[in-house]
Amino acid sequence: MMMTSVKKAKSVADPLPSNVPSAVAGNNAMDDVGVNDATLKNAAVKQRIADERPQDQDEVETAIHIDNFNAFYGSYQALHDIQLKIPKNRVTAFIGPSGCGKTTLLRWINRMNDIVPTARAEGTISLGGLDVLSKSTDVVDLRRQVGIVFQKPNPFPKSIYDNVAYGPRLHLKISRSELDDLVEWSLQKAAVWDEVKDRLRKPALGLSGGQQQRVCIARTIATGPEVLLMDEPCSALDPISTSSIEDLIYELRQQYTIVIVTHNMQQASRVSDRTGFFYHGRVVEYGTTDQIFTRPDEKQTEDYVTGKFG
Ligand SMILES: Nc1ncnc2c1ncn2[C@@H]1O[C@H](COP(=O)(O)OP(=O)(O)OP(=O)(O)O)[C@@H](O)[C@H]1O
Repeated sequence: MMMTSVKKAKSVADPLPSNVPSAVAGNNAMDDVGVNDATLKNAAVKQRIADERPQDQDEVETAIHIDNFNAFYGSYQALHDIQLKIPKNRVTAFIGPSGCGKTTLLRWINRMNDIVPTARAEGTISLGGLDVLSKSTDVVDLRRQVGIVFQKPNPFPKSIYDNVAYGPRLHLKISRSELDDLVEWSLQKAAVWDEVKDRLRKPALGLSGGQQQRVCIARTIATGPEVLLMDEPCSALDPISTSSIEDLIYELRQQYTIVIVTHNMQQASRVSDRTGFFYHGRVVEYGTTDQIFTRPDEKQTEDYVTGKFG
């Protein structure tokens, strides 16, 4: 029987099973600071991890470099001259009022806007050495490296197991037992294993909204991305599910570069290291989340984060 050998809940920092291809492996930075599942729930420990991180943007490796970026829908320009360095293994939040272009930028990072016939972009988005916007970039491979989680949980009408196994079956040549291990590892990482391990062959659509969203995160993780894009991932969830996804985002940043669009100011301040404030298609201000929420340079930013408009 599958995976019955697992006796304890694993930490999300647990390494991949040794027989799973390295394509899905990342680092295990949490091990370096001696953190386990139980203590991660502890706010004081979270603060310690945050304090141990270099806060200065210059000290942190850039995962995604966005330069001179403009985006259009037909003749309408949705984004103007965006320059952003998104740090590696951090959470970056995009905030701003409705229609300011947050989702447009997020969707260009893995070329989701390719499917919008009127959408076009200028400038550069670099992911490591990869020129994301280049015509020669393999979009399927890009989307394996840069996964996206949407507002509404969107599991396939398949079993929980088949949802998570879907990407690896397409991208990886692995045996049945390796796939079993990878499915378990991904569900562990997405902090939903304990809730679904006895019903892996049941439909994912039978889970609660919060569980479905974590299965969708597991499905994304299973293909071995470096970057996770999250477009208001909690907006369709109740407060308890939202809290569990926020905890998860907090933990996942040890291994992934995360970019999250959120309308929830408290959520941005809780989960992100960096925040970009967008307004009318421009980035008005970008800095550490602490600075943006407590000492913004721009009056517009202050008015937005204090709820004066939006
Ligand atoms: N497919 C599309 N076709 C035409 N215009 C679009 C399309 N998608 C978005 N837009 C326009 O581009 C601008 C930016 O939209 P976008 O969805 O990026 O904003 P947003 O900040 O994410 O908004 P929200 O917070 O409401 O999701 C808006 O004016 C929007 O109407």
